[in-house]
Amino acid sequence: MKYVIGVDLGTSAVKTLLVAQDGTVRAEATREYPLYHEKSGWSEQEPEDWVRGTLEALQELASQAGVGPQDIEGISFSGQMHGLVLLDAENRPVRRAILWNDTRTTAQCREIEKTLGDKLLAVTRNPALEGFTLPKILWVRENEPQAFERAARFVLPKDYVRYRLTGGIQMDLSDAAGTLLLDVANKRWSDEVLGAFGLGAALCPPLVEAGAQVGTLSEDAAAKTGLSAQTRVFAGGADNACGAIGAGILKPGLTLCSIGTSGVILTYEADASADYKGKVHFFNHGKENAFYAMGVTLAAGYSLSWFRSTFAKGESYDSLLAGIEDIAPGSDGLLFTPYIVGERTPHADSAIRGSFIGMDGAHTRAHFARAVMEGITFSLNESVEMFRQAGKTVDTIVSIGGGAKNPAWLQMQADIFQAEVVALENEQGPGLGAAMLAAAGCGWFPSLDACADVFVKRASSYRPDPARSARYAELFRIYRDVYAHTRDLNHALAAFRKQ
Ligand SMILES: Nc1ncnc2c1ncn2[C@@H]1O[C@H](COP(=O)(O)OP(=O)(O)O)[C@@H](O)[C@H]1O
Ligand SMILES: O=C(CO)[C@@H](O)[C@H](O)COP(=O)(O)O
Repeated sequence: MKYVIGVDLGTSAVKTLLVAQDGTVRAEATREYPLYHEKSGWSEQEPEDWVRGTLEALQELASQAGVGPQDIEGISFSGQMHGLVLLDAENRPVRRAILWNDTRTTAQCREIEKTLGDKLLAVTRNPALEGFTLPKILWVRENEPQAFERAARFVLPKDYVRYRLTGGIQMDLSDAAGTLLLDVANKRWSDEVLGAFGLGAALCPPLVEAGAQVGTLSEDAAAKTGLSAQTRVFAGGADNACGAIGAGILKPGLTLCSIGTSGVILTYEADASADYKGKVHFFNHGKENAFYAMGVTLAAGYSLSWFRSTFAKGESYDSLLAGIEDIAPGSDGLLFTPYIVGERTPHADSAIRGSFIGMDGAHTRAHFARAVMEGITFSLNESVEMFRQAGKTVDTIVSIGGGAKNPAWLQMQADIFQAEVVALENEQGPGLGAAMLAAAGCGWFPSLDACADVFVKRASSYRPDPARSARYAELFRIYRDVYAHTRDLNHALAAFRKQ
């Protein structure tokens, strides 16, 4: 039997999967790393932590699997999107990475809008959002000129890890799409955007397709992991593109729900003709010449992990969530909005913050935990509604990410989305998608679609319960009002946050 490895460089952890030719996940290994929030709205990680975590996880994967290194033919990557890793001339990071959920760049976003006007949407197909990479580059140039002066090139998180495993620097189109520097439809760096901000083309790495072979493992990486230096390395893609591949979202009709640190509702686009007027993100898929549109909740799984680490430190998710099923939909009148680091879809607002509305003396911790899950799901439902209003049929949703580990949450998704929700045998869609890029790249399958027929294994399916769905529909109307009612209060409170 032959194998491939998928590496998913997430925000909470790096997760590696060893997958056999029949699509069976043979082994998994994970390493967590810290997030640094030095100021309100800031979110950074240390690139060296990603590298250390990946090497350790790969080493564990290779040693626990009982599989000879020569049988592992290929490896590919999925990565958290948008994070700025600025490298000096020797490819050393000049500062910590500034991540996708860092919202310090509101002023730079306004500058981008003013400078590019309508061209911004026409070329990059996306609005200027704080999380994207270009505003981060401009922020470093304005606020840390000495660091910027040392910067020779930028890459995205998984590109840096891949560089450390192979010695080569590239960026794939699906990840480049989230930089706001790519001409998305024409698949090339935009001279127009680079020129408008006085940025040299040399700052941008060479572009490749997500499925392109970019080399083999270096001798050093092979020695550190126990893998073979013959292992073929494929570029890989953005985590949401890989999540879509790993969930089989490779043709029109299916919708993806991913609850990782962020939350995503994603639909496949066969070409670049759709026009959502910047209300949702529009990016290149990991499948060649395809695209996808998605709405993003900034703090989806992160809201629950924040709640756990703040009010149930040391407890498992299963223990935190015990008892939530005994509480009726609506958490007995408690509503949560998950804006704890600001929001993207449908409210692109970096100053908004979360709320618990309707706290009652009878509420227990389980009510709060359930309200957090409901609030996250309501937020994702705003994206579902947006796609329905744009004319898409959303009747089957494949659910992946850490949030898909909990059956009660999957049923809640079905009830709130009013759609059938399908869980996969392994919830790690992005890691599986990365493994599929390697499997197709190694020539095991003629296409990603053919690979999906074997690798994407559906498990349980959840159908909406009419009574619960009706109750959630009423609650959703109230949920939608909370943003408008708390907006000004939160903007006024912004001055009191940790600066
Ligand atoms: N057993 C569980 N039950 C419910 N939610 C979970 C469970 N385990 C993890 N999660 C959620 O999944 C999130 C992590 O998902 P993951 O896909 O691993 O994220 P990332 O790719 O961003 O690192 C956590 O923040 C948490 O909210
Ligand atoms: O910013 C986005 C998408 O635009 C996020 O979806 C990141 O790509 C991080 O993903 P997770 O760590 O939540 O998987």
